[in-house]
Amino acid sequence: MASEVAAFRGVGKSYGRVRAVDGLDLVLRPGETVALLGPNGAGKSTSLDLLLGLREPDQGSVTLFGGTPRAAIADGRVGAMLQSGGLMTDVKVRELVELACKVHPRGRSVTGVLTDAGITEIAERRVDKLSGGQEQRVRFALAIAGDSDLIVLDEPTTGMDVSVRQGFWASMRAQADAGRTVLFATHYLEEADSIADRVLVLHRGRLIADGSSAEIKARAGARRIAFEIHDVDLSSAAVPFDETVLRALPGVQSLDVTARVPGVRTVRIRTADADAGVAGIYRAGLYPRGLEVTGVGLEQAFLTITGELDKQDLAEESAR
Ligand SMILES: Nc1ncnc2c1ncn2[C@@H]1O[C@H](COP(=O)(O)OP(=O)(O)OP(=O)(O)O)[C@@H](O)[C@H]1O
Repeated sequence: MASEVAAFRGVGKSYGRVRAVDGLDLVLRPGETVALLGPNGAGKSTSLDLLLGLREPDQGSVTLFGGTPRAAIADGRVGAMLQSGGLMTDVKVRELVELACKVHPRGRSVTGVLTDAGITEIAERRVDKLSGGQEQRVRFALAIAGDSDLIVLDEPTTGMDVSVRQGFWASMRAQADAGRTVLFATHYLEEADSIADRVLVLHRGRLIADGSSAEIKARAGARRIAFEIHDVDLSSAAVPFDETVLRALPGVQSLDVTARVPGVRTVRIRTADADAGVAGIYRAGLYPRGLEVTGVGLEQAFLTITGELDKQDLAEESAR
């Protein structure tokens, strides 16, 4: 189908007894920037390998642009940056990029690739003299050496410090702005949050969440309520301060009370029902000062979703 960049249909892949990918159904559409998240061993790299035709599924099918991964790659429709595989070392960065542009079926100009990857300044350096972060940028240059429709990146910012990483995100975003579909696996949730318009969460080879980062945060449901209780307000309160009242509020997942300043307690609650929580705080006769209700970050959402599944899996295992 023309509107499909990639499609996994009922895909399974095992390594011996390890089920690395388990019934994956997924369609990538043109122009999407998609982050693939998941804890270690969730099956991210295996899924990317299957997408690129580097491994064959045991079950189901993987198609790229309606055909086989191999055909799409031969047509130069895909650029990839994988974790494995070293770079040629006894050459300069420019020579390596020149070679990549030359052999690519849709090779771009060397100058354009060096600029887009942000490596013009290191073009005359030898590849074996680069730092880890610079090496990653050169790998990225090789992934964008052709005018590909899909760019696949496996943990591209590993080894980059924060400032380098942000520069790299801009390069990635520019690829998406040029209309290419970008799929990248990452451990950095802030990266998914700020770049991807779609986030996929894999867990034990299964796709457990698929949506915008806002949707994934909403699905985890949790919100934070924070406020202060001042002793001076308690004298007029209907009830004395009692943590058990807070713990009994609807949907409470965690409660943290600290008293760093005399006479002031800071309360932080994580809850699945912030509205009922706030109402309950007032109903209990408390006078919360500086009340704040905030959503959780993608990181917390991710931990909540995968943590719940781990708990379910453990419960199922022990019931057996
Ligand atoms: N070549 C292999 N032989 C045997 N088992 C493998 C092989 N490659 C991966 N696995 C196993 O398959 C599962 C999925 O691994 P995969 O590398 O796809 O996950 P990942 O999400 O990319 O992990 P990470 O974030 O650690 O890179 C893991 O349990 C892993 O140990």
